[in-house]
Amino acid sequence: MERATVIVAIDGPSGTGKSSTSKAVAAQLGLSYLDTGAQYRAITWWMVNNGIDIEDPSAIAAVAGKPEIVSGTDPSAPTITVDGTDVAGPIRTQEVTSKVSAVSAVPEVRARITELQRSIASGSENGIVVEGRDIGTTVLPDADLKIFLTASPEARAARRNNELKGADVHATREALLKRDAADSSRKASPLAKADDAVEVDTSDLTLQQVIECVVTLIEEKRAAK
Ligand SMILES: Nc1ncnc2c1ncn2[C@@H]1O[C@H](COP(=O)(O)OP(=O)(O)OP(=O)(O)O)[C@@H](O)[C@H]1O
Ligand SMILES: Nc1ccn([C@H]2C[C@H](O)[C@@H](COP(=O)(O)O)O2)c(=O)n1
Repeated sequence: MERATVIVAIDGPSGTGKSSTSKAVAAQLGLSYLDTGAQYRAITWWMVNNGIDIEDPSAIAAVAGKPEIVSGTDPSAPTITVDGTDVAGPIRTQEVTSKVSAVSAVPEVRARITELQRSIASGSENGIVVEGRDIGTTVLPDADLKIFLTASPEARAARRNNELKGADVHATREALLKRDAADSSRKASPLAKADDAVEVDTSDLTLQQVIECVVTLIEEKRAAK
């Protein structure tokens, strides 16, 4: 029997495990994968590289349509380019991380990236796992399954510090909370849980347990289709 196409939206604050979970789940189920945070990081990288004043929303809005952002959706090797340049590394710098909330709050940036995300999701053959902040509420309100991952600030900071060896856990926690506050309080499509999303608190779960939980939820949806 042919499997039903499934569109899955996974949202949540920073460090809750969206990327790790989405990639693994998509790979396991043969679905495509889209990291929408990488797209906002890519446009932020372009703004910084082109000397655009990040403090000036109208300057950002005026050039929001210029960069060509291309996302590869293979969960085992996701890619991201801007105007043909591979930016997978540069978009993870501290400079981009500290500026991405300001750039992604600009409505013209969101309109551009949202259109791109919808076109990628509608072109996916077997289905797709799309992760971000506003996927269930705005980008794909008709997704088959919406999941909202959460975790305590302490758990999230500890996870990030495992990656950034030697970082100060208190500073990491404050930086996460600052970015969440900016992403949740912006006017245009803020970070929020959709009313019909399933909330999963990952604080005390291993990554493998979260993956299993999401796979089960998707299989249930597929079986009911
Ligand atoms: N349940 C978990 N238990 C322990 N570590 C985890 C768990 N989930 C994810 N991690 C680890 O936490 C770190 C952050 O995870 P990940 O990048 O997937 O989060 P995220 O929600 O996508 O973050 P961001 O929004 O900032 O990109 C990674 O090092 C990942 O391996
Ligand atoms: N759907 C999305 C995804 C991401 N953003 C913004 C806000 C985040 O702070 C930033 C980087 O995301 P990350 O790579 O940490 O997942 O991008 C957004 O506004 N909407």
